Amino acid sequence: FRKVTQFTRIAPSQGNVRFLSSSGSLTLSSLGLKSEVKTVSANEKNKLQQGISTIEVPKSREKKRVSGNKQGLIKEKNPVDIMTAPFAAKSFSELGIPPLLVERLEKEGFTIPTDVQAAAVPTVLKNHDVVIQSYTGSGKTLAYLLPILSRVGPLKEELSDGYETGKKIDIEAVIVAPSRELGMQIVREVEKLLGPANKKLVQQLVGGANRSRQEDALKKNKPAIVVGTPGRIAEISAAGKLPTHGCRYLVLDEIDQLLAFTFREDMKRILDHVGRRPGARGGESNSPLVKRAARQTIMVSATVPFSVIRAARSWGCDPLLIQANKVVPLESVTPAGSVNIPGTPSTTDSSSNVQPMPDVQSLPPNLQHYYTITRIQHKVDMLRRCVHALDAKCVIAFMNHTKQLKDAVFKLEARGMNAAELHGDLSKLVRSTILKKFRNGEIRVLLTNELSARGLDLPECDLVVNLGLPTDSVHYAHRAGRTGRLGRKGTVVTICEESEVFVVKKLQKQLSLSIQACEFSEGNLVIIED
Ligand SMILES: Nc1ncnc2c1ncn2[C@@H]1O[C@H](COP(=O)(O)OP(=O)(O)OP(=O)(O)O)[C@@H](O)[C@H]1O
Repeated sequence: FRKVTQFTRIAPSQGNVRFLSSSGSLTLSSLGLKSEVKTVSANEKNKLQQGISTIEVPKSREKKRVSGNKQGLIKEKNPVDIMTAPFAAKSFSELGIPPLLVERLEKEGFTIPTDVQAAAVPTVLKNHDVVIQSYTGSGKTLAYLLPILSRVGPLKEELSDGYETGKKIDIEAVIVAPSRELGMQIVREVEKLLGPANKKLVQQLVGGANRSRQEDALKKNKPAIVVGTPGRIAEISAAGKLPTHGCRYLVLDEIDQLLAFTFREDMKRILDHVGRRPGARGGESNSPLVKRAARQTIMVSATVPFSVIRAARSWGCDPLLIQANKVVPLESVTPAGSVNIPGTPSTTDSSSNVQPMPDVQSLPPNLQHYYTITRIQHKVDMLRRCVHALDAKCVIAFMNHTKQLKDAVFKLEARGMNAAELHGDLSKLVRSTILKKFRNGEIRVLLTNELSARGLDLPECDLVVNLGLPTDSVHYAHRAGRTGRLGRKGTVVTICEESEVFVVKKLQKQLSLSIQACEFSEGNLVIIED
């Protein structure tokens, strides 16, 4: 009988974890402990797991977190703090937003701003063009919505800022998102803050919905804010039915994805027309508002490759980079080399220079990352074992090919696990229904593709599984970021083949993460140490 001698501090939430010995298994309660992940040595592992391939893990991994890489694209050139943002704001009212809006936030249960909100809100209120970068689930949506709602709609403060002249006929804010789901999610967030009586002030213009109905609603309701996908916004704009020349705010959410080739034409239309009132440019004043055209451009993502910095410099006027703890001029950010991951499939939304900034966090610190090895034909079964071992309630599993999803759902359902597929070939209504069922717990495992990786806020999700490897570190970050939202616990497990382990190691290096090798054995998560 050999005792397990090392334990890690890591404990997956409510995980089903037992300690194994060569003569059988001990339960946690028999040891007087609760949910701790067990670590076994390579020797012990071999005795316990006959016939399972050995993972080559560098010795140093045992002690040290992977940190500091030279491969990222961006580093800062003498970062200069150019303004004092209230980084430790204790309340929303400290950020300069109107009392009515603070009241609405409180009604919705938002009382303390997150770091990125504390940094972004006052900066955007000062009319700067900005790139907002902060890790997934850190509240970037409100970081740009709050300053907009401070100036647009019924919650705003009446200001003598030159804009309050006459009755508005133009749309005042255009928010662009790369997917319908994300667009609709943003609409819901705005509606929540505006309240039921003012719902019509925001309108969605997403693809997949009836275009003429959207055009009629624009005419009838004269919304102040529109939220949509690039294709539909550009289409309606080109048809002359979107009055946005006098628009004050253009938000590009998930900006790095919006730079993808597939959106190029639509984005050009939007950038050329939204807030480009003829004659608005020019003037000698130092005020950012006077210096540039009427529009204020706000670009947002958890991952900001250098392609975004380049784009932001050309689209904005002296733009600033806002992160959770600093605000710096974008001019001070420079590229710093790049490394691509070979052997992974390429996707259409990968713009050039896809690596995130090396010294920048794109993932929340409260996530646990693991990988496990299996043969391709056993991946779905491994997923089922992983869900059981971690006792996960709301799981998002990513696959790279849509046609694999149905088969995986079938296999899970056959083993009694509620599962559903979510992808772009399904109608808008079916997709909404599936997401609703996932949110209320009727579906335990959501099998999906890259469609769901960006921006979707499903706070209940406690486990993300990669059944197919993500294309690169940016895709890993956005997939992983579907769990552990706003300080919650979350676990990310990558199920790969032995030949793919080197990709996991590259991801861990590029993202400065620790992705630990593990196995799922007898209903336990077993961490493997070399
Ligand atoms: N100040 C706050 N207090 C409490 N909850 C908040 C606050 N700000 C945002 N939230 C909630 O946190 C969750 C995550 O916010 P949001 O979706 O804006 O994150 P994000 O940074 O945009 O993530 P991603 O990068 O994945 O798009 C949402 O459910 C949102 O309602």
